[in-house]
Amino acid sequence: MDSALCIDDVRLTPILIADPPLLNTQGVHQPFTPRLVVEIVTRGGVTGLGETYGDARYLGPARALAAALPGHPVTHVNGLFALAEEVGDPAMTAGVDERADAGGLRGAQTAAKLRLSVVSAFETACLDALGKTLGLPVHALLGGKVRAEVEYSAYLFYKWGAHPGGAPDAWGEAVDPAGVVEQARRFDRLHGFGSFKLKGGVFPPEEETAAIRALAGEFPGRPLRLDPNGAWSVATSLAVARELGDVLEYLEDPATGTAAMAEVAAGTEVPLATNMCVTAFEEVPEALARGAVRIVLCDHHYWGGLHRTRELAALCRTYGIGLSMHSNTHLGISLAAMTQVAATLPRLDHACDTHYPWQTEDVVTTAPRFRSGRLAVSDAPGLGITLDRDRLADLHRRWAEDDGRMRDRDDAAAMRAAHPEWTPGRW
Ligand SMILES: O=C([O-])C(=O)C[C@H](O)[C@@H](O)C(=O)[O-]
Ligand SMILES: [Mg+2]
Repeated sequence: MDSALCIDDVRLTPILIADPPLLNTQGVHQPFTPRLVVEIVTRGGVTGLGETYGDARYLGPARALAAALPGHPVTHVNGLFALAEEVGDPAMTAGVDERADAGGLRGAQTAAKLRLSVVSAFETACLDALGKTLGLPVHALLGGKVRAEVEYSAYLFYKWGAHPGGAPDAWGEAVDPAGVVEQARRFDRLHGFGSFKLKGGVFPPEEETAAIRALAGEFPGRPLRLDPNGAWSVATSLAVARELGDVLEYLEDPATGTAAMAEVAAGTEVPLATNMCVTAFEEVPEALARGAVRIVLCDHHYWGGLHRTRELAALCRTYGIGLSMHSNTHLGISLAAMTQVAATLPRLDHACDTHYPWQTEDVVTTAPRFRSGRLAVSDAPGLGITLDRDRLADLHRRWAEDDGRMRDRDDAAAMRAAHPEWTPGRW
């Protein structure tokens, strides 16, 4: 092994990035959300980048893995999983609720899933460093791209016009069908997205159904998705599926859990998609056996990196399950990683989700540009991005100076700060 490929140093930088007041069934996004930037430096002097969740529960396992990595080659990404398990102190993940994540948007959360989210950033950083060393794009390290552009979908949210006490943002308020349509027009104008996903589970289903109808009227024939993050009963899910069956590309996680999703699936022709009841390989067999989902949303942060995303894609192809891509709040490092892996997936059946257009801050020097809702796949070495160290330092300073309130994303707490009587809507 070329010693230049050995890891010399790993730098972890937790940051807080600005986030607009987007609404979901768990509450509202805080003004700032935590992310973790991983830099892997090789003996050859090359630095690879990765990005993942930055909440406190991810930092302990990330620090343990970072401390164990020097001396390991960046080529050995398959070994990261065992290493992360070996060095992971169970106390670090003690507090992890095995039933649901703190935000309640990710389905069952286990210490193993949390570890995969940590490993994903290290794997990405290793591949970026390897690609930069070899002068090859990450997609070449994954077997090569099968498309020159990756299509993304507009991610529409009900939202407030401003955080409580904050200044209005450029997007304005969207709390009814007219607001949602106006937001979609802005997405269309700015980025040209061809399809739209509405984050639901915020208002009663009749109101969200009316918003989808309004979108269908404004953008005839464009694929539409609705995702209430499991906020509905089986009966409500079936009623919405009946009402919107003619315009929905898919219905995402209408009900919570594989059993409920299977019941909904049995009663409708509308394809069901998920990033909640299938977010790890061990959850696949039951979901397939019960016919609970027709589409799985991959996400390299969930599944353990870019190689594992390709493994999931192969599984989906084998069993005739469609593939789409999930997104949480993320920056340009993750967007580059998402685009590189998406470029290699032979059957990516749906436009990928991305939160990226909602972000006003980034740690990469060049903002990617969507054209007709698509990003060109970079052929530059590694992920094809450059870290903006000054921005990283600024955003880290914000994290360091925070009194602890923003360091863990908690949409319900942010909502209750504004409306103390609020409880998550369930219909
Ligand atoms: O189910 C999904 O697509 C998500 O949970 C994506 C994001 O977490 C989104 O809902 C959010 O950030 O509010
Ligand atoms: Mg979803």
